[in-house]
This record gives sequence, C-alpha cells and structure tokens, in this order.
Amino acid sequence: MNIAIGTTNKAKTEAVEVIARKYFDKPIFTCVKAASQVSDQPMTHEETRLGAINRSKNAIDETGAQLSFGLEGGVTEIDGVMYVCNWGALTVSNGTTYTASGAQIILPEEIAQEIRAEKELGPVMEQYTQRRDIRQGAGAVGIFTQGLVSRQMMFEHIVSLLIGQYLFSLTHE
Ligand SMILES: O=c1[nH]c(=O)c2ncn([C@@H]3O[C@H](COP(=O)(O)OP(=O)(O)OP(=O)(O)O)[C@@H](O)[C@H]3O)c2[nH]1
Ligand SMILES: [Mg+2]
Repeated sequence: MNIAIGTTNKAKTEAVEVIARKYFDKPIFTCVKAASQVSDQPMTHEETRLGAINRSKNAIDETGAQLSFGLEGGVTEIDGVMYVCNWGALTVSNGTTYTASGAQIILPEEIAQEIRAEKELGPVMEQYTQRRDIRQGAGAVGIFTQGLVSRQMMFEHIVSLLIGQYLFSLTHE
C-alpha cells in the first residue's frame, strides 16, 4: 500500500507510520511538503481543517499514492480563550476524503497574545521554552501537559480516527 504524508514534520510522519503499520500490509510511505494553501498559522477550525484537506489532496496528486494524509495544527478562540486545535484528512485515490479533529488545549495568555500579534506558534514555543524544534517533538500540547500528551500522540489519535472511518467504509459500502 503506497501512502503519502503531506509533511516532513517528524511528529506527524511518525504518527502516521506508527498507526498505519497496524492496519495496512507493508505500507510504503512518501513524505512530501504538500501545500496547505492556508496561512502558516491557521486561526480557526475551518482554516485548520481546510489546510489538512488541501495537504492530503496535494500529496496524493504529487505522489499517485493510494492513500494520503494531511495533518494541520492551528488555534481557535472561545470566549476570548485561545486553544491549540488539530485537524487531519485522509484522501483515497478514488477521490473520497475523510476528516477528523483532535485534542484541543488552552494556550497560556502570554502565548495567545503572540499569536494574535500574527506570530506562528512553532517559533513562539521555541522562544518560550528556549528549545529548538518543539514543533517536531513534544509540541505545545506536550509542554502544557507536562509531557503526558505529545504532539505525535495527539496526531496518532487523529490518524486512528481517519483510518477507522476508511475501514468502516470498506465494510459498509
Ligand atoms: O510546537 C507546537 N506544538 C503544537 O502542538 C502545535 N500545534 C500547532 N503548532 C504550530 O502551528 C503552526 C501551524 O501548524 P502546522 O500544522 O503547519 O505544523 P508545523 O509547521 O509544525 O509542521 P508542517 O507545516 O511542517 O507540517 C506551526 O507554527 C506549528 O508549529 C504547534 N507547534
Ligand atoms: Mg507549518
């Protein structure tokens, strides 16, 4: 099974590879920097979801794979409180696209203010933690849960939701 992943971010590619290996026979993964066609810092659920969908569609177009995953992180606000949010999309070569969203967690106000000032969360987290490339490791979700939930774990859950929908469709068409 040829599987495309619309990113080279390790937290995302590892999440897809760990879960997909459980359900597909000898999967072959191709990671491409697929365009999200949304801003580098999506600011709503709608924009984050669209970024995931676009990545999955662009990645399958670029690779000719049978399945393709797009994973996108963003933020959203409820009553003035900012949350990090996450969306995934799985596109099948027949054109069907499944979507699912993942965990959301409050961002400290000092971080939220930086995002409202149009900075990207990844670099803001590096500044906040004085650690490089948080975005490919623990992630903001990992930092603010004291390591209980890493960014990869969070994306593994979304990938399971996507593959589950795909497997359900195979038995209920
Ligand atoms: O450290 C982080 N921990 C997180 O939990 C998290 N969730 C979102 N973001 C950031 O929001 C922007 C869009 O996200 P994003 O989907 O484009 O991710 P990314 O840029 O890291 O990877 P990619 O674009 O190479 O696939 C990027 O600045 C991400 O760094 C996070 N950064
Ligand atoms: Mg990005």
